[in-house]
Amino acid sequence: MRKSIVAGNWKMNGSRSLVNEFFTLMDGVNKQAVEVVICPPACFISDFQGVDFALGGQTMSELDNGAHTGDISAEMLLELGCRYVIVGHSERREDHGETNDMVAAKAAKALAAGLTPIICVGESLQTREAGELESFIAAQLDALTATLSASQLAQAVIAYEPIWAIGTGKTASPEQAQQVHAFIRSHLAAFDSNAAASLPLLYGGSVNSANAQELFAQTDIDGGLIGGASLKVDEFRKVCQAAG
Ligand SMILES: O=C[C@H](O)COP(=O)(O)O
Repeated sequence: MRKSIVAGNWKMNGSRSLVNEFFTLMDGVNKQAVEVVICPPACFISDFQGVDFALGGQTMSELDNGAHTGDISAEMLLELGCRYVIVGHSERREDHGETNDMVAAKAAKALAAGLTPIICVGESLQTREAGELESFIAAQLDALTATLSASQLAQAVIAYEPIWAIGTGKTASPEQAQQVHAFIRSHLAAFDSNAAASLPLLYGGSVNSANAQELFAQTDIDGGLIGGASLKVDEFRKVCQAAG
C-alpha cells in the first residue's frame, strides 16, 4: 500500500502571518491516511516549529557547502526540521537552467543526507502536441535511474506536473493524468519493478478542492503537489482531506 502524500509548494509567496494561519491546518485531516507536507520559502521554515505536518524545502544544492551565494544545502534543510525537498520543479528548470543531470544529482544528495526528494517531471504543451510526451518524460526519468540505485529510487517521490497545467487553471483530466502516471510507473519498472510499484507518484497542476478527489482516486495517483491552492488554509485542508 503506497503512502498518500499532499505537498503544498508555496513558491515565492507567503508571509509570517500566513504561517500562523497554518497551525490549524491538520484539524479534521486524518494523519494516519495522508502525509501532509508544506514547502514554504526557506526563510519561513523555522517559523513552523511545532506543527503536526512535515516540512520541505523548495530546492537545494547538489553541493555540500562553499561559495555558492543564495543556495541552500541538504544539511541546512535538515537542521531547519525539513524531511522533504522538492527538486527539479519546472520553474527551477526554466528560471535557473536546471538540467536532468543536475536534478538527478540533487535527488541523490537529498537521499544521501536523509531527505525525501519530491522529484518533478512534466512536459510543456508544445512537447505534448508534438507527440513527444513519453520520450520527454522518459529522458527525465532515465537521468534519475542513471544516478540513483534501486533502493534510493524506492525512497523518493515523483511528482508529474504538466507545465501547461501549472497555475493556469487547466488541470489534466483524471484520465490524462492517470495515463502519464501509469507510463512513469511502467518506465521505472524496467529499472526496478519493486521501486516502481512502491514509490508515491503525485500529480501537480491546478489541483484544488473541487478536482482533488477525482484525481487522487486514480490507480497510479498517490496524492498531489499543490501550488496556488496551498496558500489558503481552508482550501488546502480540503485537498488534504480528499487524499485521506
Ligand atoms: O508545485 C506546484 C505546482 O507547480 C502546481 O501549481 P498550481 O497548483 O498553482 O498549478
